[in-house]
Amino acid sequence: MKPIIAVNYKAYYPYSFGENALRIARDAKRVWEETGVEVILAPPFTEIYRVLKEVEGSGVKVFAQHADPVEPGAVTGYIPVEGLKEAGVHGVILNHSEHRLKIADINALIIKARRLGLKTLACADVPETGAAIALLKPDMIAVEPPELIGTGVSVSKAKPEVITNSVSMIRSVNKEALILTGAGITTGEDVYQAVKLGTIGVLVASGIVKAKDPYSVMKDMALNALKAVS
Ligand SMILES: O=C(CO)COP(=O)(O)O
Repeated sequence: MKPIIAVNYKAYYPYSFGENALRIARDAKRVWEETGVEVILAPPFTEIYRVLKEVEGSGVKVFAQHADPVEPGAVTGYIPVEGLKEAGVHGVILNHSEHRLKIADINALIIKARRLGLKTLACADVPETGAAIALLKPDMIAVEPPELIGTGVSVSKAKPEVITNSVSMIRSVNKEALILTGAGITTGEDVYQAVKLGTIGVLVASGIVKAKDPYSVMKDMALNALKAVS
C-alpha cells in the first residue's frame, strides 16, 4: 500500500495563503511525480480553488480542513459538506484538535461525505478516541496528541506508545481505515518511525508549511515513508 503524506496548511500567515499556498501545491505535485507517494493537501477554504487548479491532472488530492454540521441554507459563514463537494475537493478533515466536533456530528458528517463521494480524514487526540471514531468508519483516522502539535517534538519520538496503542485499538474495531499520526513531525526520520510503528503515513503542518524549502522536507518525508513500507 502507498504511504500517505497529508499536509494541513492550517492558517499560518503568510505561509498558508496566496502565492505560498500555490508553491506548496507545486512542490507536492513534484513529490508525487518523483515518488508516487499519496500526497493530500488541506489548504484554507480561501485557497481551495487555486490549489485545486494547480494540482489538476496530478495524483495530489485536496481536502478541506473542516466541514460544519449544517444543512445548506440560511447558515451564514458555515460550510456544509455539499459546498465542499461543489468546490471540487476530494475529501475533508473532521474533528481536528483545533476545530473539534461532537461525536454525533462527526457521525453525520462522515455519512453525508460518503453519500456525496468525499473521503473523510477524522482526527483524534488519544488512541481511545481514535478507536471510538473508528466505529464511525471514516476512510482515514489521524491520532495527534494535542500537547505536541506545533512543537517540533514528534509523536514518533516523544510518544511512540500513542502510535502503537492507536494502531491496536483502532484495528480492534475497524480493519479498513487508514491510520495516520501527527504532531511535531518535522523530519524524514519522524515519518520513518511513524510508519514502522504501524501507520500508513502522517498528517503534518508546521514542519512543511513553515519550512524554508517545503519541497525538500516533503521529498525527504516521502522517501522515508517508502523506505519504511518496503
Ligand atoms: O495539527 C497537526 C496536523 O493536523 C500537526 O501540526 P504540526 O505538524 O505543526 O505539529
